[in-house]
Amino acid sequence: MSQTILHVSGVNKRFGGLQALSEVELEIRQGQIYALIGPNGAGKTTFFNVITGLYTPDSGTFMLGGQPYAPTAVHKVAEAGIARTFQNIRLFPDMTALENVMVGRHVRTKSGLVGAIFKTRAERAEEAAIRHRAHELLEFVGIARYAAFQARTLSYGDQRRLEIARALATDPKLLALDEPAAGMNATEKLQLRDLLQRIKSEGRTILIIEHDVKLIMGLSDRVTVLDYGKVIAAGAPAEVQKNPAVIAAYLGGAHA
Ligand SMILES: Nc1ncnc2c1ncn2[C@@H]1O[C@H](COP(=O)(O)OP(=O)(O)OP(=O)(O)O)[C@@H](O)[C@H]1O
Repeated sequence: MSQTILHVSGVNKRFGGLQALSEVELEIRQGQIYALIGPNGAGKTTFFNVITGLYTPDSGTFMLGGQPYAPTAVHKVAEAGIARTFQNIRLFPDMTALENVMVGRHVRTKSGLVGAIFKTRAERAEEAAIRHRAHELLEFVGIARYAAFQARTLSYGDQRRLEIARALATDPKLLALDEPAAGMNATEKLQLRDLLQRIKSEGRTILIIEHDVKLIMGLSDRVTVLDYGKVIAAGAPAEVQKNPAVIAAYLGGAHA
């Protein structure tokens, strides 16, 4: 059986009187596309924010690639090997597409951003390698022709792809995508689906929050369903889809 990439358990998070996450457990194996779904307000984004160091959990055990990690700060989680995208796109809008990806890559380099300003010869070589890799990633996500364009001038779907390229630039153990298909039209969704399959075929591991259940069911290997902060089902998409608790949660719907 393949290696476990992410294993978290006993995750609790309370906001005042609201138990947003209650004893959440999840185990993702190498090479899986793992979906986290659930009605509005179920706690999906809170869970993402906890595992990526944006919110401090009240409790929980966190393992990445077999090693414990402390989700206490976003940069530490990035260094540990989780890269994420956001529901609301967070690019550097005035930087070019290429520069946005290069910034992602700097997480993995020795010289870092300060080194990028005061360059030695070795650092210049490293910079050239970063630029080359960033180009490859733009190519991979299908937007290389916009490399020199400011990020804000790209279409919505292309900005989402740019975010994914930037996340991949950190060479993550786990790529965590928060609603990557939000606001996409049908064609863009098909392209996204193809892109995620290509990322998977490179042996990468993906955790995805998505509202489009149809997209998720056709794409993911495993699904966990949250409702009111609790895991109500976990398993293969076909099983989860038939689970009465899941059907009730969606029909009862939407606490939105
Ligand atoms: N920073 C916060 N402070 C207080 N309450 C919060 C905070 N963040 C989330 N919540 C609450 O926690 C609950 C879970 O919200 P969360 O955004 O995680 O759900 P979600 O499943 O991602 O929903 P959606 O599908 O609508 O994005 C909601 O009731 C929300 O109002």
